Amino acid sequence: MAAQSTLRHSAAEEAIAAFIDKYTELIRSKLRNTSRITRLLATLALATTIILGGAGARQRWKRRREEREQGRKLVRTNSWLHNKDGSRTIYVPYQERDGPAKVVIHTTKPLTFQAHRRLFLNPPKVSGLGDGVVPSTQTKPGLNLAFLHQFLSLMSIMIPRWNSKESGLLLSHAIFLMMRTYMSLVVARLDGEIVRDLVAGNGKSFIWGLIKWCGLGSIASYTNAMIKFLESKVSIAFRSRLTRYIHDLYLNDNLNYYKIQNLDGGLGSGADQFITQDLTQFCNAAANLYSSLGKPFVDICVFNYQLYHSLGPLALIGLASNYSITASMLRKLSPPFAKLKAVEGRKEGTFRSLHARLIANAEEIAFYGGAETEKTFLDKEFKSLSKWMNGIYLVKIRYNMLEDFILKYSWSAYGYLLSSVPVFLPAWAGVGGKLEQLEHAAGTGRERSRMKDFITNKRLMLSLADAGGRMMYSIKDLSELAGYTSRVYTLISTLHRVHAAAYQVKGGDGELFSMSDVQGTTQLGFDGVRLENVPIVAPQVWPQGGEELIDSLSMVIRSGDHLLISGPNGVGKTAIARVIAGLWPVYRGLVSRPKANGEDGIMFLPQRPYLSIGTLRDQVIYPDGEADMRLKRKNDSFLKYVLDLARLGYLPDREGGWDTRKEWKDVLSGGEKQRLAIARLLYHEPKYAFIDEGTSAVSSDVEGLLYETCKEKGITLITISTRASLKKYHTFNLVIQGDRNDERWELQRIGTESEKMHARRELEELREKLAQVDQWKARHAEIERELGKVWVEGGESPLGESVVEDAQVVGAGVQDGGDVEVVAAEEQHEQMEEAEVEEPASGTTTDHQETETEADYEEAQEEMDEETETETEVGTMPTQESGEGKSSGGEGSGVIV
Ligand SMILES: Nc1ncnc2c1ncn2[C@@H]1O[C@H](COP(=O)(O)OP(=O)(O)OP(=O)(O)O)[C@@H](O)[C@H]1O
Repeated sequence: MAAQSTLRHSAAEEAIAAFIDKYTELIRSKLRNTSRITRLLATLALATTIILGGAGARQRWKRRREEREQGRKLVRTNSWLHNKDGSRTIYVPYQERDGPAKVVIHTTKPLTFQAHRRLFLNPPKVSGLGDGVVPSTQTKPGLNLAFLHQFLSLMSIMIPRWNSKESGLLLSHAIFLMMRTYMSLVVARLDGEIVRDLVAGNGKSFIWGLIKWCGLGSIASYTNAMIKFLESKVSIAFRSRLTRYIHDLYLNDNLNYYKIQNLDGGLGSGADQFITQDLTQFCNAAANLYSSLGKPFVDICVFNYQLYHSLGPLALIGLASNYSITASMLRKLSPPFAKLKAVEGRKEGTFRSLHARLIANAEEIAFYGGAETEKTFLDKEFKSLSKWMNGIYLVKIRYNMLEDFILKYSWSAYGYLLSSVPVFLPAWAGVGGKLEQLEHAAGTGRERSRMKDFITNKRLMLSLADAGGRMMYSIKDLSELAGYTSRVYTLISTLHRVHAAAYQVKGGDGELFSMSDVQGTTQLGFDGVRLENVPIVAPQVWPQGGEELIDSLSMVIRSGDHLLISGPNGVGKTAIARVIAGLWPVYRGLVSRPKANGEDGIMFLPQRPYLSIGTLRDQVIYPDGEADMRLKRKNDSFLKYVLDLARLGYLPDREGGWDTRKEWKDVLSGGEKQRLAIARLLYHEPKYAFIDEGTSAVSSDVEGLLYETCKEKGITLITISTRASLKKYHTFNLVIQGDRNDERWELQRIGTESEKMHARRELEELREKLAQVDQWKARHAEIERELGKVWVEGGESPLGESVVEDAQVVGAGVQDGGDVEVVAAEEQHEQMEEAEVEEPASGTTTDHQETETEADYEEAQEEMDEETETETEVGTMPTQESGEGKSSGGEGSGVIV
């Protein structure tokens, strides 16, 4: 054995040596025939290639490593890169080993939107989708021309160019689909051959047939897997295109994300359900349709040809009539799946938005203990959804029964019938019939051959039935697709309508202050804030007319003119900011404002502080990202400085650094959120800033500091507040008064002659009040004396203690009240003297207060006297009267205080 093995070993070695020798000799002989220079040059070229290749590979590796590192950093800091062509490079967490995945996002060009507007706002009349001038109440979704228009319009977004990635994917998908059809044909033939060999007892051919069968099987499984893979790729590619397009239209400078909800209202409960679930289902259905319609279509063409070839024209006519009868029957009997799906989508959307609302307001609901009520709302909505879906399932039972019976059983019976044509009617059966006749004449092997043809035809027929079945099933898929298409088309057309403000009314005027009645002008690039005859109108969703809050407002605020907008709740103070910010339309007049938002422009701090997702750094620099911050040459030390100014310097340490991510709206207190908003203001350093109740939760000492800091930084403040104490930080006061029917506004300069006069008068009144203090104190002592007497005299009374307590309460009330009054008056006096006009209090209020105070005091005094007299006279009092006496004493003290 060992010898044998050694022998085999040496034989193998010899073979290898011979091989090497052969090729070495070949190279040598080639080299011998070349000149020295050529050899030298070749060596040089080889060396250079190796060196350059190595260097290139090293550089590529280094670049990849750096990119990966950069990606990790950008993911950590929640940031991205701006590219020169306007696109953005973002890194998405992917695999730990390979680092984050890089994605380049190109924004959709405005020209593309303009080009698409025609498709979404002015659909052809024939499609029945309206003319786009008036927001259309959606055409009933179904298999009609409207669906075709909608689907093709969406296709122009999903496949923007013939050479785009999506076209490539669809082409590869089509190739694999054709491959599968071809495989089915080959399999059908092979099936027939194997059965024939088996019946004939031809073992060798039978085994060979089985080997071919297995080989074909592996290729067919690969083809099927690729078809599924490519279908998913197509779906995700469609979804990416549509999502990016929608995001570009939804989130841009035109504030469509706000307007779509507040001004248009075309999407009902919100766009979220449309963008997430409906869009996904549409893309899945569209990608699936390609294979569920495309593949059976190819199958039907090829198999029909094959069957025509072997079974003749009679079979073909039979097949064609079968298809048309089945299709028309199913179409007639099929329920309106498109409409059912569209309503289901809407119901899902409402249910989802209720959940989103609960999450967003969890704390408030928890404080109120509103779980039960919220659950009732949610259950109600879910019940409605589940009832609808149950209805759909019920409708589907009948349809599925019918579909199954027709497509599976009646079709296969029909298939057997057609396969028998060559046997029973050979003259009508094409090639199959001829063979049958020939073999009949020869009288040889007729059964075997018939068996083979029958098996092949049966398989073809089964595949054909399957393809036809799938075609018919896809009538249902197509209907469902029509439902999703209508939802996505509605979303995009509504977005286009909001983006282009396409609300013209055809013939006749629309409602006053409706979206078609916007006639005002907004001028951007003005150094200040100016309103000229602008009505402040709370808009209603189209086509209703808005509600006028302020008739016609005119004012100009220049740099350094700090303005306080004050007035009662709901009068329209924030509404002014909304009009200037462009959230609400300028129905009439002119609004001028700086162009830029943020640095050197204008900034709005809303009433409810908003905290974004992301790091602590993101909260300070919002709406900038880290990349923008670096571009502005600002860094974390600057952020720390800004936080210090906003009295929040402790935050980075407390929260564990700038890169910490938390649910910030839950982590920060109300006052901290407001101070963070001020920090944002100081970071962005705008020239003008609207602060809407931005310091209502901040302690008044810090509030003053924040205002002074902002002013020092050169920010012109426009504050919306009901706090009169903020007056001292402003130059003008826009006072809005009155209710909806009688609104008035007045722009006052703070510290004018009339205000000084008011202040002086107030001062005088306070002095008079102060002079009365001694008088009040004497009277107080007198009452106490009187009460003391009552206490001594009524000592034996069982209710005596109660009377004394009452008397003490009254006394304390008067005492405290007196003190409080004195301190308040003194404080006010000091303030007035400090800067006569710095913080004038309203004269009217003081007058009123004084009159009230004096009258109440006298009233209380009379009551006391009466009470004392009664008690002195009677000595003992019924319990109830004693109680009344107590309450009267309490009231008296309350009034005085
Ligand atoms: N999105 C909206 N759509 C329609 N009307 C609105 C909308 N928001 C507010 N309004 C209406 O506009 C009125 C003015 O609202 P605004 O927020 O300007 O009041 P405000 O003076 O700032 O009150 P507050 O002092 O309470 O903040 C409200 O009473 C409300 O009826």
